Amino acid sequence: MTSPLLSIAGLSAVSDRDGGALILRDVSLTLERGEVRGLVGESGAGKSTIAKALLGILPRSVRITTGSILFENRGLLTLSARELRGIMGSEISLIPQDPQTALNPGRRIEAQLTDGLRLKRGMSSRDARQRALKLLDEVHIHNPERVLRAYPHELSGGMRQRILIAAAFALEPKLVVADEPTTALDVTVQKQILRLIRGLQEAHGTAVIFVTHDLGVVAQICDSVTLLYAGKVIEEGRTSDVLAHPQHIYTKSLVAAGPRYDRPDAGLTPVPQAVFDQLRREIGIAKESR
Ligand SMILES: Nc1ncnc2c1ncn2[C@@H]1O[C@H](COP(=O)(O)OP(=O)(O)OP(=O)(O)O)[C@@H](O)[C@H]1O
Repeated sequence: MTSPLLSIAGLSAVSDRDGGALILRDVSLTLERGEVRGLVGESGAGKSTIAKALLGILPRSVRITTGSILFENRGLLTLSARELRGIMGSEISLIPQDPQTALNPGRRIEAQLTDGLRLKRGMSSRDARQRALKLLDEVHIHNPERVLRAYPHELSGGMRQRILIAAAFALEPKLVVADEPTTALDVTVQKQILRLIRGLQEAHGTAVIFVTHDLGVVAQICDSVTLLYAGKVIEEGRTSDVLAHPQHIYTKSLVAAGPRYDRPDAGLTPVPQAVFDQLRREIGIAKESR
């Protein structure tokens, strides 16, 4: 049997900012090549902390206390800064949350899309430009020549997000971490962007960790899902199984609560307080800490 692309095992972390509070509690998950896994949970569940650990950008105020992250059998938490630089952007890349701030406002799109191709793949400027044009075509940008000459402020939010997606796939990474990439976009653009990410990952066989607080997004694009609460894995499995037959009462209430992505007008039923009380008892955290 081949080993998974990514294997997180027993990962725990504390936040020095929050007075040494535990923010990841024995988190384990595996990701096969080409799999799309949703990392879902409410604010503070630990989704971004896991994503940052994968990208080697944990803040100093977060300390991993136990556990490991194996990416193709290399321990990401023990690699040198130099080794990590070799992997990040190249083998693991990020689609960031906010297309407004993620692009450099002072540089044309061409420079931003071709940097990695030239510097990390050793392409000539001409070849990198051709590749950038092809990438823009893949993310369905019309008139790519004009877009390459543009500065970010000349483009809409949806266009900028497409460019960031093109950039994330540019070096043919094995893993893309998508950090709530549709949160800042309106609902119709969100749907297009989700379809686009799914299309690209299928075409390139790329695995994706998709960070979101929205189970509707998970239903639309993820093969599998890991649900977190207060840094603990509450439920995980194939998306279709988890959504059709949720096991934990928290998952059941979230599934019942909606809102469904395909029915944005559907009302939101809040998760009952008793469910949070049960979760806290199970996890062993004090009432005040939510
Ligand atoms: N820079 C930081 N330094 C220390 N602790 C942090 C830092 N950022 C977040 N935390 C803490 O880590 C915990 C988990 O936060 P995290 O951002 O991973 O959650 P999340 O699920 O991604 O939430 P959100 O959807 O709001 O981004 C929280 O208790 C938070 O206070």
